[in-house]
Amino acid sequence: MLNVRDLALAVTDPVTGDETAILHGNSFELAQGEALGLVGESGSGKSMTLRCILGIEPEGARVSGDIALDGVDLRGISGERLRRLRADDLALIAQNPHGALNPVLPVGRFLIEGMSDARSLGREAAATRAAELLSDVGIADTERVLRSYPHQLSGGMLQRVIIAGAISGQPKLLLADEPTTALDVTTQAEVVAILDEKRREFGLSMLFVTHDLDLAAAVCDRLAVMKDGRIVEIGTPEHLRDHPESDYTRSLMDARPQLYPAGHHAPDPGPPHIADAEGTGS
Ligand SMILES: Nc1ncnc2c1ncn2[C@@H]1O[C@H](COP(=O)(O)OP(=O)(O)OP(=O)(O)O)[C@@H](O)[C@H]1O
Repeated sequence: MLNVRDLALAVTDPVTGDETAILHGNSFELAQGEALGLVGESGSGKSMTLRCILGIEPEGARVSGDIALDGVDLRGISGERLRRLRADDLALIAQNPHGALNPVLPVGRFLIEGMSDARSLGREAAATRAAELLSDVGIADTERVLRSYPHQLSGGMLQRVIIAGAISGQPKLLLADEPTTALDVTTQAEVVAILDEKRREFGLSMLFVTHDLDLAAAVCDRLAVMKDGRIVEIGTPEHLRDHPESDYTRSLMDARPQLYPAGHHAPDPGPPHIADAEGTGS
């Protein structure tokens, strides 16, 4: 469903005019319902790859290669068509959920505005749907959360709200960019488990960016290992663990003896409904 071919990106320094290559012609594919992890250390080009797919690369960047979603050339469309495709088919779950939510609107409004049929549903039915969405991602006190403003909720709670909104739109592709890095460790496990469970339930494809190999191995079917703007190797977590082809992958694996064993998926989500501590930040 997602087909990336020879993706390269270079940026030009506005002062010196020097061009720096950031991505060096990477290719990968993502099948329907598959989760692919982009793993690598800081600066390896994971986020830039996501930005190219979303069409939000930095100003002045020179991009080449092909990106196709279900046969639609994402680099060949623009304007309203690109805006619609981004709204309907792609959903981004970013590191900082505060950045994705309007600070002056209650989170209920965020969920309702994201419903394509909100207008025809009517106020009450849309509010009921929003409450169901929150309940589905393990939020117990849905009425309070729907009325809350982003600053009144913890980072973990907000990330659940974002996940609820993302899943409800039934996008073709979820793009998760270090979605739990900003959260504390216990909350990380809960949020990842919810994301993993919902993605599988709805059969959504996901590109999961992280520097955490263990985490990627737990939630992804395959991993693409990135270093210095290149994908050095792609394979299942088990294959990369048992038969790494590149020295870099081997060194990553050696540094991570706790890699989840085959068949083990996301960490235990714990109880299905977790009451959130009031306004604790993440
Ligand atoms: N706006 C920008 N303009 C120019 N270069 C950038 C810009 N943003 C990032 N870079 C550079 O692009 C390279 C890849 O960055 P990218 O953010 O994709 O890495 P990453 O693997 O996602 O790392 P991290 O986990 O730290 O976010 C880095 O060398 C970075 O310095």
